[in-house]
Amino acid sequence: MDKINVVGGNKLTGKVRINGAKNASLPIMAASLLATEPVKINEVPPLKDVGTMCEVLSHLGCEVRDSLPGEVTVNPTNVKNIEAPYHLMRKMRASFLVMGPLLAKQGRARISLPGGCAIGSRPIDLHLKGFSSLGADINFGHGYVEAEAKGLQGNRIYLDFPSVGATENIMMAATMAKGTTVIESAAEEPEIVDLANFLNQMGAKIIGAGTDTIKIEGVDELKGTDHTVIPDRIEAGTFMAAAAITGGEVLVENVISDHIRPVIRKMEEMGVEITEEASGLFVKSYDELAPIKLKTMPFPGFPTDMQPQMMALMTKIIGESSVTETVFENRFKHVDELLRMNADISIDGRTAQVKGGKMLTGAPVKASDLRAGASLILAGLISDGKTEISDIHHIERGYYNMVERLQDLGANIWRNEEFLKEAVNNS
Ligand SMILES: CC(=O)N[C@H]1[C@@H](OP(=O)(O)OP(=O)(O)OC[C@H]2O[C@@H](n3ccc(=O)[nH]c3=O)[C@H](O)[C@@H]2O)O[C@H](CO)[C@@H](O)[C@@H]1O
Ligand SMILES: C=C(OP(=O)(O)O)C(=O)O
Repeated sequence: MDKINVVGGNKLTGKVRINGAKNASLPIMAASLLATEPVKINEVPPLKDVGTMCEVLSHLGCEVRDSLPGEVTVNPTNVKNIEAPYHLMRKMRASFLVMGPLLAKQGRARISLPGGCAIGSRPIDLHLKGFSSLGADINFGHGYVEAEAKGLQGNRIYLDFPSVGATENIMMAATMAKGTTVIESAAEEPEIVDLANFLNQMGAKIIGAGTDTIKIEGVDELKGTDHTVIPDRIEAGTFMAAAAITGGEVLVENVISDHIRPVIRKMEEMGVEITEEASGLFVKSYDELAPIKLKTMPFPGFPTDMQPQMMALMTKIIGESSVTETVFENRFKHVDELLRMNADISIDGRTAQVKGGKMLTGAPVKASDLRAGASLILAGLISDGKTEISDIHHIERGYYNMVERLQDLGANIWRNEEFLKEAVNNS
């Protein structure tokens, strides 16, 4: 099994370009099922999750090509299958996003239930509430959820929590429903806006994406289009945190600052200097930073997907910082691993208190999920000695060439296989 090894101590300097957003690419790829013609999607990051979505779409009958870097073409004109099986669903929860488009276009979908994951139970009740409000019959059996509708009918749908996935799934289903659908208490994340822009380019009639009320006027047909996905705000934030934790100076290119305003503001509260430049954000950090309190919230609040990375950063700061996680019920799995690296963190319910300033020590640790893995890399960048991170397939779900890009910034980081290759070359 591959591992990522990090030896701490190097300040990061240089520049790094941010890839297209995983969390925008996945729903947009799913939405391509709605088209009557091929769609081309640009700046799609070559991640494991994107590969899984390609597999799901191919399984359903789409012709998927990803021959050029960052460019995915989906031809959905021959889709006949309506089933997303367990072996694909278990790799990635976001596969559930094909349900809305299948229901709208094919009138039926049979999707393996996604189940829980390392950051919480992650139910799909709000997705299903939306589909039944649009007139779908929902049934469960043998680990699958089946939805069927003879023509969806627009409706008013109130989400009890502004779920990103439910907003996306319902928005996609409603594009071809009869009449008007209004999603209230909708998620406002930038990825929702990108998806709505993509759908509108295809001929959908969606207004209000990016606010808490989204209105969708159903249309009969959606055409093909050519779309470029937005930059990945979480990848950007992670590299900003890498610069910040090492006291480095890094230009993070291809970022939309408004998408990561809360991350910028919280880092500035710590004393990190962030300058908006034409090509991106210049991050300049210092050895001494100030402790802060942080609370995750749906957008425009602080993103939960940056919480573990910020916690790693807090371990360096002398004094007491705190993190309150309000979005996911169990997103503190990285804490046990950070403790193994000599961090001083205690958890009380949904809040973690971080007593920072103790020297971290490298240790063998395990990535329990994607962002937990990122936080361990960041901690490794300032630890004394070697940190060896296992279960790195989680990290590769969401970060492309993380190791190489950190190396380019001056980090002492390598994958086991490269280390072995080097050892063989030198022998
Ligand atoms: C592929 C993708 O875009 N993933 C992102 C998406 O996940 P995802 O779309 O799964 O996240 P949601 O916004 O749906 O989940 C937020 C909260 O709502 C709860 N919930 C959700 C749906 C539902 O039907 N019932 C319910 O109770 C979840 O358990 C969780 O506690 O948004 C999350 C919150 O910003 C991010 O962390 C993920 O990176
Ligand atoms: C939680 C995440 O992704 P997913 O919803 O795909 O699990 C994430 O990107 O941090």
